[in-house]
Order: sequence, then C-alpha cells, then structure tokens
Amino acid sequence: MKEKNPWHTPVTIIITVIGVIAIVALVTVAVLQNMPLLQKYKYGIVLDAGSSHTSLYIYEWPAEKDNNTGRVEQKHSCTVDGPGISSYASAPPKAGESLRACMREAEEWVPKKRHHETPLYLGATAGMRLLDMENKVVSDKVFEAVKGALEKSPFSYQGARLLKGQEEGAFGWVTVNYLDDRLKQGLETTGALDLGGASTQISFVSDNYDGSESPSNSVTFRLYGNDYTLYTHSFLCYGKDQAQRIRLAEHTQSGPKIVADPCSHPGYSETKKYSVLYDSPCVSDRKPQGAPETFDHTGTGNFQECQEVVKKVFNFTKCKYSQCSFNGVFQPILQGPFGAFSAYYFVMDFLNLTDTSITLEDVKEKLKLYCATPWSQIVQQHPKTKPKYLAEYCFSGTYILTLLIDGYNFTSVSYSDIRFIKKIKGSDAGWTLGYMLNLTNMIPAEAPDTPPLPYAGYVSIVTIIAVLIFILFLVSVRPLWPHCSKQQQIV
Ligand SMILES: Nc1ccn([C@@H]2O[C@H](COP(=O)(O)OP(=O)(O)O)[C@@H](O)[C@H]2O)c(=O)n1
Ligand SMILES: [Ca+2]
Repeated sequence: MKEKNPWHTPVTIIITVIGVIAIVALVTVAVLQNMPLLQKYKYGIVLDAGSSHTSLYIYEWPAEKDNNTGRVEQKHSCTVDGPGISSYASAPPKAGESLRACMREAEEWVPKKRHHETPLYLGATAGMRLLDMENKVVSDKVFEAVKGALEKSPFSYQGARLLKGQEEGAFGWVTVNYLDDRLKQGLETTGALDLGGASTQISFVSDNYDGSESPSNSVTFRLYGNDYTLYTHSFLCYGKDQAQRIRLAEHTQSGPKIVADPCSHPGYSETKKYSVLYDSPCVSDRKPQGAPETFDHTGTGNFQECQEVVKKVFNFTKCKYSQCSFNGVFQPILQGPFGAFSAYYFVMDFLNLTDTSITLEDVKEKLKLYCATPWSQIVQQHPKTKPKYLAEYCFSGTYILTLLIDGYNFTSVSYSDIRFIKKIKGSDAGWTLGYMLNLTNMIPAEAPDTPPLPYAGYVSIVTIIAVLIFILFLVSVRPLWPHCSKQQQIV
C-alpha cells in the first residue's frame, strides 16, 4: 500500500499559489510605483516682439519632467499679422489688437484644462528699445496696450517687458546649446549669432575670457553643474534694417535728389521720402539740412563698391581694450562653432548660401553675380517675394559678410565654423526658449539626480530576481513534490 505524504498535495499547492501571487504582487507594485506617469504635458508661451514683426511660440514638455533636460520642444508658432509693436507708436491700442489672432490660435493649441497654469511672457527687443529712447511715454503706452491684450487671455500672464541686449544675446546662446544637448552633457558650447532688423547679438564662450576685461560683456551661468562665463554683446542699430538706414544716410548726407546705390540691382529705381529714411534714432541726427522731400533710389549693382559703402557703417579706429570687434567694443578671440540664425538664416537661405562648405571666396563671387543681376530679372525669378524685401538681399548678403569678417573678425577659415540655422530639432533658434527656460527655472544649476538604472532595466531586474527567488523556493521544497516522495519510497 502506498504511503501518502501528508504534506505534499495541499501544502505544496498552497505554497506554490501563495508564492506566485506574492511574486506577481511584488513585481506589479514595483513596476506601477516606478512607472513614468501617463504622458501629460505642460505648456509655456513666449511672444517675441521684434522690430519687424511679432511671433508667438508655444513650448511643450512632459508634466513630470519639469526639472529634467532636453525635453522642452516647440509645439507651434504663429506669426502676428502686420509690423512689430514699435510701429504702432501713433496708435498704441492697435498693438494690442494685432496679437489677438495668434492668442486665439494658442488657445486652440494648448489643451483647455492647462490654460490657467500655462505661463505667458512677452519680450520686446530692439524696435521697442529704439522707441523707448525716442519717446518713453509712447513706448509705455504700447506696453500698456499689449499687457491689456495678454491679461485678457486665459493663460497665466507673467509680464511684458523690454529685454536688455545682453539678455537677448545670452538667451539665444542658451536656446542653441540646450537644443543641441550641449549643456546637460557639459560639451563644448556653440556660439550664437542673431541678426535682427534693429540690433544684432554675438555670444560665445572663449577660454581667453574670464569676464575681467569689459565686465559689462559677461554673463555667468551655472547650468547642470557646469559654470559658464559667456561673452555677449548686442549692437543696437546694427540689425540689417537699421544698418541699411545708416548706409543710405552716408549716401544722402548732402541731400541729393538721385542716389546711385551699388547695393541695389541695376535697373532698380524707387522714389523714397527723406522723412521716412531718417525716422529712427539710429540716423535722425544725420538728417541733411534743406534736403528735398524725396530722392530717387537707383541701383548700380556693384558688389565691391557695396562692400566699401557697408564697411563705412562700422568704426574700426578706436579700441581701449586688448582687442575689439568694432565701435570700440571689446571682443575676445573667437572660439568654437557658431550657429547663425534669424535674418542671418533668412538672407543666406534666399541667396542659397547656407552651405558653409562653400568657400568664402566663392560666396563673394556668387554675391557679386547676384548683385549685378538686373532688377527686372530678379523680379521675374522671384514672383512670390515682395519687391520691398527682394530689393534688399544684395545689401543684406553684403552686410552679413562684412559684419562677420570685418566686424567680428571671422576669417576665411573660421567662416566654415558657422552654421546658418533656422531650427534645431524642430524648435526655432532664437532667445525665446532660453528666456522661458530661465524664468520657469527649468534648467537646474546642479545636474539632476538620475536613477541608477533606466526604467526598462529596472523592470527586467525586478522580474528576474523575483523569478529566481521563486525557482530557488521551488527547489528548496523539492522533497515535498509528489514524484520525489514516490522516488524516496521506491528507494
Ligand atoms: N522670413 C523672414 C522673416 C524675417 N526677416 C528679417 O529678420 C529680421 C528679424 O528681426 P526682428 O524683427 O527680430 O528684429 P529685432 O528686434 O530682433 O532687431 C528683420 O530684418 C526681418 O526683415 C526676413 O528677412 N525674412
Ligand atoms: Ca529678433
């Protein structure tokens, strides 16, 4: 008669069932507890009130990772119809109204339940800096109008203010390096070159610059545990639209009726008003006395002569520092790769010159041919581009080369370190993202604590260990298994 082991059936079954349930529960709890929360997103909105136009940017990031890195992305952008807010000096309320369509668009892009917690910022740059210098009362009225419009939105309005040139340069640098993932990884940084309509910024880190020479050009950051001393400078009036005015002011000092301009195409001819040309603090003190009301702006299309005229916009004579860029402004030795965005990109893209593997000599040759092309041909080749913009690419291309080479001291070798960029990983290069990251404290000073294992590795290890424990357990209770009991009996 078989002797029945009183332990083996009910006990092993119960132990096994409890063991399985315990392991499943352990793994489930561990996995659920540490699982990234369902992907919920947060949003931030920044309006870039530039001299020529206003753009609205919506940024998005996973809700549980406010403090983490490389995750903020541009979700949408909207270009405000009409000119920049500084152009509404004679009718400030219209500056506020102009923002309405883009604000509505933003309401559609940001999920309704996030509206009230979405920070909304407006930063104004050189157009408003000039208006502020010209007429503070009017610039305050324009700010009041845009504030009124933004306060009415369902978002969490955080203020509309004039950015300092230094902030504009530094936040452009933060944007470029954040998007390139250079800050978190502590890699060599990329310099930032921003060309606007009314001002231009250059920002870079140089081993030769510790901030002691010309401290007003230094901005220090501690980001992800790394210290940076950034050199930055903003040249007011050296955006391409104001530089164009300064250059034409050179031509019109004697108040002529006809201006033969080497930076305009042969056959170009347009009647322009002296009062409009000189309506800017960048040139208003040079307005010729007794000039006629208008002048005929005609083109001769000569690149070399255009270069000569453009060079006169810069003052290279005085420098009280160890070295300067221009106008007596300190600049350390250029270092590292550079990203050139905004109008640098728009102009070079139009001229098919964004590829910097094209040598500087070839770039000049191409520009020479372009400037010499008759205006009628240019208009015919670009039927969709507004003639107002089309008329200026020869000047703008020449200005960009002169600013880079003669102004900032790029050489035919270091020119190839420049990348002309519009976007990095889907987000526009510009100061807005860096501005928002700073104001929302989204870049920590110290490197964030990261879990020692990635999530998938953690789940795998918990599962493997649990299964191993279970197998060990089964092996340890093996003598209680039915067939083992039998074998013991036979022996
Ligand atoms: N599609 C575009 C958009 C802007 N732009 C130019 O890019 C510049 C942008 O300057 P901005 O409005 O940001 O002016 P700032 O306040 O930065 O000086 C202006 O000169 C525009 O004419 C362009 O050339 N093509
Ligand atoms: Ca700008």
